[in-house]
Amino acid sequence: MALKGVFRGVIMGAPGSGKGTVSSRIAQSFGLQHLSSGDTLRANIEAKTDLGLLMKSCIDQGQLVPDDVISRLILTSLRNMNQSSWLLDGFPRTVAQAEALDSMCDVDSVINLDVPFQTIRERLTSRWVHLPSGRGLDDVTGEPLVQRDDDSPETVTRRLKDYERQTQPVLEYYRSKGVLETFTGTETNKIWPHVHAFLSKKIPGNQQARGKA
Ligand SMILES: Nc1nc2c(ncn2[C@@H]2O[C@H](COP(=O)(O)OP(=O)(O)O)[C@@H](O)[C@H]2O)c(=O)[nH]1
Ligand SMILES: Nc1ncnc2c1ncn2[C@@H]1O[C@H](COP(=O)(O)OP(=O)(O)O)[C@@H](O)[C@H]1O
Repeated sequence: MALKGVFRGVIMGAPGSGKGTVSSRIAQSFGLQHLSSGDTLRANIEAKTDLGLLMKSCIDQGQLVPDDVISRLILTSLRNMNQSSWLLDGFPRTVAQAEALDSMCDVDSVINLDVPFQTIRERLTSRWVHLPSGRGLDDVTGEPLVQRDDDSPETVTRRLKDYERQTQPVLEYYRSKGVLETFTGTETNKIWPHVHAFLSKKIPGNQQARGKA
């Protein structure tokens, strides 16, 4: 249910549309907790938890993990963030997941990053990441960057197809609830000021830690 003074947001967009990049900026500017389903799953794989070992091949092949597995994982984390404002990145990705989230709380806003697939294809096949942190570049520890197993051209094609089939209906779901806000463009730096301006109106003033674009 809606909680006064607390903001619950979701960021959506195809794989590689810039959700992680924009989420970090939102978390920094507005002091929200950022929860990424992909980072959570990859942390489980790195830590070799039972769940991580079970899900690894699914993720490497670019397939979505089962709805009940990811819903349980994310809703458990959200219960521990009960009183804080948060931003979900990568969840929900299916209508079943959106319904599971709804059973726990209302979402205030859904930010949809609308980036052409051709732009995305070029970005993802040249994406290098620091696995433990999920960050793009690791200047801090100097640890080596690797290419994600699911960023090969064939797997990217599969993930984009899955996105169209399974995740676009989630956009319709939120549009019908009147909480969807779409931002279109090919560059994150151009999209970001619009996202910032929108959230500045939505997020209670006292939450804005460093609210400058
Ligand atoms: N060339 C370019 N790359 C970008 C831009 N925005 C994000 N990226 C890169 O594209 C890749 C995907 O972005 P990411 O934020 O991880 O997207 P996500 O998969 O939606 O979470 C990463 O390697 C980013 O560093 C942009 O505006 N231009
Ligand atoms: N909500 C989810 N439902 C099912 N699978 C998920 C979900 N979130 C992440 N995954 C799995 O983790 C992989 C990586 O997700 P993520 O880091 O969000 O990458 P991207 O946005 O670049 O696809 C997905 O391809 C999928 O296998």
